[in-house]
Amino acid sequence: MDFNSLIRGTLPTFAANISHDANSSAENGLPDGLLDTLSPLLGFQFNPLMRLLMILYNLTGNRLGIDPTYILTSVGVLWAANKLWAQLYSTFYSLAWQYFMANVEVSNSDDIYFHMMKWLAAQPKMVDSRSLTAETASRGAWEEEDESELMTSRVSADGSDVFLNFSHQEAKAPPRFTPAMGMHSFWFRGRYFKLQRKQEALFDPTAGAQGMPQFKDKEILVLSCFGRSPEPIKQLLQHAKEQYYLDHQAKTIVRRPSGQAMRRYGHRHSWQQVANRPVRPMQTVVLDDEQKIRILSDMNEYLHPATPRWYANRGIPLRRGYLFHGPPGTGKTSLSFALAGVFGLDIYVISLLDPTLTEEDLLGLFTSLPRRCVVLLEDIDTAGLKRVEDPASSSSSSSSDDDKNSEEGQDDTKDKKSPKKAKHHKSKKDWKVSDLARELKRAGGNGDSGEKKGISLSGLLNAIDGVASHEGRVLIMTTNKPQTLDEALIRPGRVDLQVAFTNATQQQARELFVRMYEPENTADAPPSSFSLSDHLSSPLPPLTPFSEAAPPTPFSLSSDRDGNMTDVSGATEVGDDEETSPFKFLSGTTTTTTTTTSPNKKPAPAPLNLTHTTHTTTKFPMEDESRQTLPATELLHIAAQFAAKIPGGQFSPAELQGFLLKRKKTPRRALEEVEVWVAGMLAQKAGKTRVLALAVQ
Ligand SMILES: Nc1ncnc2c1ncn2[C@@H]1O[C@H](COP(=O)(O)OP(=O)(O)OP(=O)(O)O)[C@@H](O)[C@H]1O
Repeated sequence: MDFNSLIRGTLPTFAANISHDANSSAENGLPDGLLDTLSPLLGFQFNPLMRLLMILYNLTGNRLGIDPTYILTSVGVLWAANKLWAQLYSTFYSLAWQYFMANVEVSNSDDIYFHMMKWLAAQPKMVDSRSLTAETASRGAWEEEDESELMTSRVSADGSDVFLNFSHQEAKAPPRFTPAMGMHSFWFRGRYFKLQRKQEALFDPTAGAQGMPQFKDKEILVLSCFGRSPEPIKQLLQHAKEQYYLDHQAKTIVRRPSGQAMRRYGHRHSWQQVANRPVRPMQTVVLDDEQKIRILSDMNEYLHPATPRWYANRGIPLRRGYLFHGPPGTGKTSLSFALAGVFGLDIYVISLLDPTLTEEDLLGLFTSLPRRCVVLLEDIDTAGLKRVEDPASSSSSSSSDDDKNSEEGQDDTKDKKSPKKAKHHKSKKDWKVSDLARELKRAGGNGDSGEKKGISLSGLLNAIDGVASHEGRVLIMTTNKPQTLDEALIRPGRVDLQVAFTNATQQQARELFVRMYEPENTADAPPSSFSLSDHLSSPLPPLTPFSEAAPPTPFSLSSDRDGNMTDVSGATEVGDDEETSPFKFLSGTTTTTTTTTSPNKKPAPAPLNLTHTTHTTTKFPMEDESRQTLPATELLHIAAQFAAKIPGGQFSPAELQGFLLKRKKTPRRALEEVEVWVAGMLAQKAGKTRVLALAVQ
């Protein structure tokens, strides 16, 4: 086909140019008939793009005087060079990667992945990268935030009251940017690192609903650096981890069992972090100092690095259990959290009431605990722990040494005494189908599925100290009704120390009052080690007479190696002497000998010498206009007056705290209103009503 004639027919305006171009093609370096030759090959007649290219081709040749062939050739050469370079680069890179680079892979199923991503998100170079993934950064309730950043407006209801408005807080919270999928590079401590973020699909035969097989996405970070040693990468990961926990130092991480599907994977998948709360200072838990000292010392000794060997040499399982019992709202949970905070341990909370929790799960949860941690089993009396009674074997179980079996034996004995219960234990030949159905229902199954629900006592005991159970943890069980607990559950070895909590005494009421209105403690991270006096409540002067300008009464407690406490008060001066106590407290994994002040220069054998120091010169900051600020002496005075109006042992610390919280800026008002509140509360308790009159709140 003649290209020129085609152009002339279709584009008359350009025809002249084309013919001119054709004539002058030799001048411009275009070989005659080149276009004619190329046009059928390139599908020129039908492709508008090719037409456009041809027009540009001619224009370049004619107007600019540049030979288009050169341009085409140059583009081709550049393209080929680029391809060659990419090929060479990938060959050299894969060779270098294989022989001259060290690599470490991190999977998103591991905590290190999150440490690394958080660190990467904070790197300015990474944030400026062109390839990023945006994520919604969630903030915990306890994370510090700039109030003005989140509050969009203050809405005034009637011109007097001002309410905060957080309606746009989610919109104002900036997203977090992390490196997108693909290759990235960054520098750390003068070293060049490559980072590859990739995703892989894994086939999991049991992951889906009802155990249906399905594909799961798994993310992997591959960190590489030049050199044959992975040491720099290890340092980088360690650094990222440290940075991550820097933020958590003064926090207690709370974990609960993961969902049923995740629990199946076991180990670190069994638990999920549900909260990251500020450490609860031990001083904020109002409890008898002697009880505090006993439990702190016991736990400290148990957590000591030398203890496992001591236990192993004597063949004793390395476990420690505490039972906190007392009325609701008396501080059992608070003390558990404070203890976890003191020793820098994470807290693992298990609810035995969780309907999805099977005995197998419980066993798995206990076996996947970390080396040192606090396990909290709350309100075990409400968990409905029951023995699995087997009518067929009940008569033969009484002679076993095993706790559970022997307890079952005891049950039988009890049943014999109780005619009501004994009715269930008919001899086998008297059994009817209806009896069988009733027994199946009693055992927890529906009779149709035969699946047993809930945790039985033996299931819990197995998890706590069965052969597969993890050693090294501290187990804390809390209950309101210790008398209802099975003996097997609280026998020594399972419960080593019991701590009784009671309703507030007058002294404790005063302590709560002072804590509520004392100036805020803005101290940051707790020290890595501490002396016991750091955790005891500041001593208050004697309760009566409260009108006296109470002078500070320093006192100290000493304990001997057996834990016997001796009051060594009567010291003349506080802090006149310092001596190094051989008693060490641990926080996290750091151990330091601590220095405690001792007014009595006791000889070395006593491992623990403690002195309470008083705060007599407390300064109250003017934070808020509506806040009543009181000098320290007046605060103590009002606190004593307040306590005198509280009948001892009637109200839980939680109830007192609730009353004070509603007047948290106005101690004088609290004092004025406490009598009405006490009268109302007592009436309410006597009438056993749960509803409170407004005046009483
Ligand atoms: N002894 C205490 N010292 C300081 N605060 C306390 C004390 N007891 C209770 N509180 C306060 O009361 C609230 C409830 O306390 P906590 O949950 O520790 O009680 P509990 O004994 O575990 O109650 P429950 O038996 O109902 O679980 C908390 O806010 C806590 O600060």
